[in-house]
Amino acid sequence: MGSSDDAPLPTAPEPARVRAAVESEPPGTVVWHRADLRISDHPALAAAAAESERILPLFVFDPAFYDERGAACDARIEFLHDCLRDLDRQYRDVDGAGLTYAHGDPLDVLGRFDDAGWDVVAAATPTGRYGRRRDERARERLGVRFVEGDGLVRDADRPRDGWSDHVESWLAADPFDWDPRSVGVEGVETGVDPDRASDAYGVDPTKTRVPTGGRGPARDRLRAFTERIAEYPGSISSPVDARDGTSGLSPYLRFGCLSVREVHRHVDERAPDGRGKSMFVSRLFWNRHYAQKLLDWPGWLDRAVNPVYEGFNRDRHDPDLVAAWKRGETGFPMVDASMRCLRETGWLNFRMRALCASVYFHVLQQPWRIGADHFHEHLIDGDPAINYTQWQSQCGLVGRPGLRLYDPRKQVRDQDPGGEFVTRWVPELAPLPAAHLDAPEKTPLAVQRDVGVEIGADYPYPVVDYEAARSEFRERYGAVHGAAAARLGDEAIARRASLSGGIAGARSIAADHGEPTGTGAGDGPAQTGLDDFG
Ligand SMILES: Cc1cc2nc3c(=O)[nH]c(=O)nc-3n(C[C@H](O)[C@H](O)[C@H](O)COP(=O)(O)OP(=O)(O)OC[C@H]3O[C@@H](n4cnc5c(N)ncnc54)[C@H](O)[C@@H]3O)c2cc1C
Repeated sequence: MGSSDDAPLPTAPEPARVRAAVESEPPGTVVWHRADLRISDHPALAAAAAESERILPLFVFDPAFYDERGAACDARIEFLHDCLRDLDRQYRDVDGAGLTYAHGDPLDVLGRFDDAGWDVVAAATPTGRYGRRRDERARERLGVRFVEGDGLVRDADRPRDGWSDHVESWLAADPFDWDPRSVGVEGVETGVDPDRASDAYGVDPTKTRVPTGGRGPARDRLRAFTERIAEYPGSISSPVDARDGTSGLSPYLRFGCLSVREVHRHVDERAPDGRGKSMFVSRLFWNRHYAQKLLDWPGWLDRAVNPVYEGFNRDRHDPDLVAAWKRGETGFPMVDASMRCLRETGWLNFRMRALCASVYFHVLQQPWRIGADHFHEHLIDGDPAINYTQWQSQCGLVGRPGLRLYDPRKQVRDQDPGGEFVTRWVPELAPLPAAHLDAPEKTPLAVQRDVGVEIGADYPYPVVDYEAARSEFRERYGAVHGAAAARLGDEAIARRASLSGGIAGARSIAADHGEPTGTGAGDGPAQTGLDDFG
């Protein structure tokens, strides 16, 4: 975020304006929108409309979004601003006053409505570090009511018991509905809007190919994807094919332009049966599965899920290696292309995310949190519930047998044999014959001279020796894997890990692989499946 010459935005709306706008009786209900930027299938909006004669939809520009607590690149902020303009239109289209934009600490802003006698509701949703504290304070201090309806299980001792059935019946149920004619949709003039927020905070996105936020673009994307869903399975793995072959819905789901249930219903009713449809639907379940993980254990964002791996790689922290990874200058072309693509566009397909996480943790042997934070900052779909849990799974911090070790050179050969992706993002390698793009450092000097590329000058040698680093990691990891597997016998750890086989599965890992002092090489199959839940 750049600096701005504009005067800072004051906290708005002013108490007097709130009082003037809402003073007529009876008081109504503020619908506090956060990452749920739609007016359909919205549990809190439906509840407010059912209970009140007057509602006031509100979005608060929180200064924390715009500093390190928001951990968002400017392109994600701009995507959010698009979504807000679209939400404002949605309310106006039903003859309402539109969305009221406020600015300031949400508790101060909401407190002004609370003082005027209004209730506040919001959709319950798992949030990141800052959001969780904010919501707790809002509940305690102002009695904000968080309305459930996102398919997750709350307030249960064993949320995973019957979890899949619960999600399935939520998906099959009717969406939350409300009748705009039965309720007054009101607003307060605040002088704040997304443009002013962008100006005040110097939001200056530099990424390219970022989609436009909002429900309209989300629906267009969903419709187009449903028509080509049969091609989905063949497009997932290659970073070039995935760009247009997967749904591209993740940023829209992240900001709630569409609910997971709406997407599911559309695909269920309109997509042809087949592998594409079933694979896609299973990923919608994964979306909920990861959200449930964060809800059940907020520690995913900060601590290793298996305590034995807490601090793993910390003593090896090398800021130069981390910087090379972030800049896309590791000497591993598929990693470098992916990291530059992430920085430039804010999106990567699943396999390249997994590859970059794996090389970062298993080969460069750097602390996982720094890498996960970097992803979270740059991804337009950066979702704390998926990003940090996926990072921990990919790094092997759960303690299951079988490491997800991706070989960056094999990924070039398998996923980009013609070098289209690598040379698009690492143009200095474009003159090299495609056959050398998996390991440019092995290109014969005569070939380097012929094509005018000097490895070591134009493009770096690998920053670490891949084979040596990988076996060193396996040894270090394997040395404590027995102890980590044993900890999965601990019910609290097994619960937070939420493995496919449930508690019984975790116990059997502990029984089969657990060793108090650790044994074995931790040498699992490369690229094991993604089936870490049932
Ligand atoms: C290290 C790492 C970090 C990730 N961080 C995020 C993140 O911050 N936000 C995010 O939305 N996804 C994340 N993913 C999961 C996945 O890569 C993206 O959801 C997917 O690439 C988004 O593109 P799409 O919408 O076209 O996906 P599609 O293949 O079309 O999938 C449709 C939807 O299903 C869900 N989904 C798909 N794959 C997964 C998965 N493996 N786990 C959970 N949900 C999934 C997403 O909501 C996605 O939008 C991460 C994966 C890894 C390995």
